[in-house]
Amino acid sequence: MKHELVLVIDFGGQYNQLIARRVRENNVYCEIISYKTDIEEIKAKNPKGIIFTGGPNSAYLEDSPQMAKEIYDAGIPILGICYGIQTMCHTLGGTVRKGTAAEKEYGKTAITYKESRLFEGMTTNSVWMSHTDRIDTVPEGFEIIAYTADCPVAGIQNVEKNLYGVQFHPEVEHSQEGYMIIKNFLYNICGVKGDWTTDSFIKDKVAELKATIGDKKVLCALSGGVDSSVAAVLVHKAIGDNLTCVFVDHGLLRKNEGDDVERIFRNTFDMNLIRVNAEDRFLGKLKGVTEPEAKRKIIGEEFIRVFEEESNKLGKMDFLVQGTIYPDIVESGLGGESATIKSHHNVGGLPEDVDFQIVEPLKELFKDEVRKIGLELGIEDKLIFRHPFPGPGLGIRVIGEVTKEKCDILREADAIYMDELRKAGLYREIWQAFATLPDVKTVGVMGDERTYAYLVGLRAVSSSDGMTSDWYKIPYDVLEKIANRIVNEVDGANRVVYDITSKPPGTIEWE
Ligand SMILES: Nc1ncnc2c1ncn2[C@@H]1O[C@H](COP(=O)(O)OP(=O)(O)OP(=O)(O)O)[C@@H](O)[C@H]1O
Ligand SMILES: O=c1[nH]c(=O)c2[nH+]cn([C@@H]3O[C@H](COP(=O)(O)O)[C@@H](O)[C@H]3O)c2[nH]1
Ligand SMILES: NC(=O)CC[C@H](N)C(=O)O
Ligand SMILES: [Mg+2]
Repeated sequence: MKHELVLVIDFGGQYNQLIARRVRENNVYCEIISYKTDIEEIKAKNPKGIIFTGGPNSAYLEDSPQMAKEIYDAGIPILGICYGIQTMCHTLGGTVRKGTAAEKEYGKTAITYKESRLFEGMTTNSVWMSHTDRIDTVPEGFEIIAYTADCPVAGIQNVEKNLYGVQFHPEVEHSQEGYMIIKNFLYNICGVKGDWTTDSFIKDKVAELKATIGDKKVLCALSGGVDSSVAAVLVHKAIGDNLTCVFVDHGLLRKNEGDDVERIFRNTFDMNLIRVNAEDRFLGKLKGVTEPEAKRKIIGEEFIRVFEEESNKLGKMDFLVQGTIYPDIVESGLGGESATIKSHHNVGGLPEDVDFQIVEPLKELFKDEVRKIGLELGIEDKLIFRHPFPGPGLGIRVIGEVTKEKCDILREADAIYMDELRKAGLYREIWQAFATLPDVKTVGVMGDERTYAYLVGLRAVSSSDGMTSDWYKIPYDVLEKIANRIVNEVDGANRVVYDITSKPPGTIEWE
């Protein structure tokens, strides 16, 4: 059966897949295609509607991506988001320019909506902004339907032509009721009925894995985190004992993590598991390296070399399974037109010569979708609701050069932080929390003596997919206790700061 289709036109935004997912959540099938796609090809697909994504470019510059005017005359409803609204205005004769320092907006912003089918049923007025450029005048035939204190054109419509645009990002969870805007666009403006329901992802994936892998041998890079655990269980379901999991202890794990992961996996899952202790090897390669992307690439490469060695010992494995999820790909700059924010070790950080065929069964999904699948597969809650932990681990939380001494200080501080969050009943409510060790020493006084020791940074964020996040408001008394304990109990640390940056403009990790 042919389904109703909505096209997401990719201008290089960080949240493109999130837009696609919001459409999926509304039971509408959706494809992401490049802005370079021929307009005739687009028309031939007979889409019910089109969504233009955000993007890193400036619509008014000569070489910036834009679609030819015809697309706006094709009778297909269009919703432009961020760069999408800007390019729509620019192409149709409005004016867009670089905003002044005061006009730029990033993060949570209060907005006023006017009457529009796009905003039907909205009861809140807080949205997530991420833009430098701004629209000064709208094209003929358009009216302004939303504004903020610093942005007079935050929403536009041309009802007759079914063209709409918003400067903010309704697709991110931190835009309150943003999902309603996508829903209104789909149901009120594109007039879809909603005929797409995802068949059981697990059933489809298992069948697909069986078909791709057959009776070949597979090695799974297992971190004990959510993504690789779910990936391992899925692949195990498909191919059973032809799967061997390899867990690398690179010396950049948290306190006791290596032993915990090994114990959980040996006790709960009936899978072949190998633990490789490789602390010296990773720390050796990282010696003297300070630049974050360089560190990520070194760690990414070393992971692969370890997997290759293990594979050779086992008698050559054909496939390498990784728990890659969509945000890893898009931030690594491989999600179509989007910019590289950081090379996730398992994607952008991979060396060029990899001796395996890579299998990534979760690569289109977001963390919360992965968690749902994990629960459905019967993996225990405790593992599923663990905070994410990046593959490069403390390697990107020790800012600057990574040494064992610094990792040890950070491990102790982080363990105290987690312990206090659990005691305060906050662990599960927070999406991700961790300590970092900036390459900064500060002066303190303890027991009437001068100290000169490391600064510890604390981070805690709320999110559901890691694509956007807000800083978590840990109660002061809990923060106080954590800071006290860290300074008192961790040798080598004498000061604690709390990070109150949202994403964007910050990222969750500091490197
Ligand atoms: N220590 C490790 N040993 C083996 N493989 C690892 C290790 N750390 C990361 N990986 C591989 O890299 C992938 C990406 O890491 P990432 O941290 O994003 O996912 P995860 O650890 O599975 O889940 P989580 O996000 O919950 O930590 C993992 O799914 C896994 O395949
Ligand atoms: O497997 C991973 N390999 C990496 O190289 C990596 N870098 C960041 N992260 C995790 O991804 C989420 C978003 O991170 P950022 O806001 O820091 O980009 C957060 O949950 C980060 O912890 C990584 N995971
Ligand atoms: N997030 C976006 O789409 C940004 C659009 C454009 N690059 C700006 O800075 O305004
Ligand atoms: Mg991890």
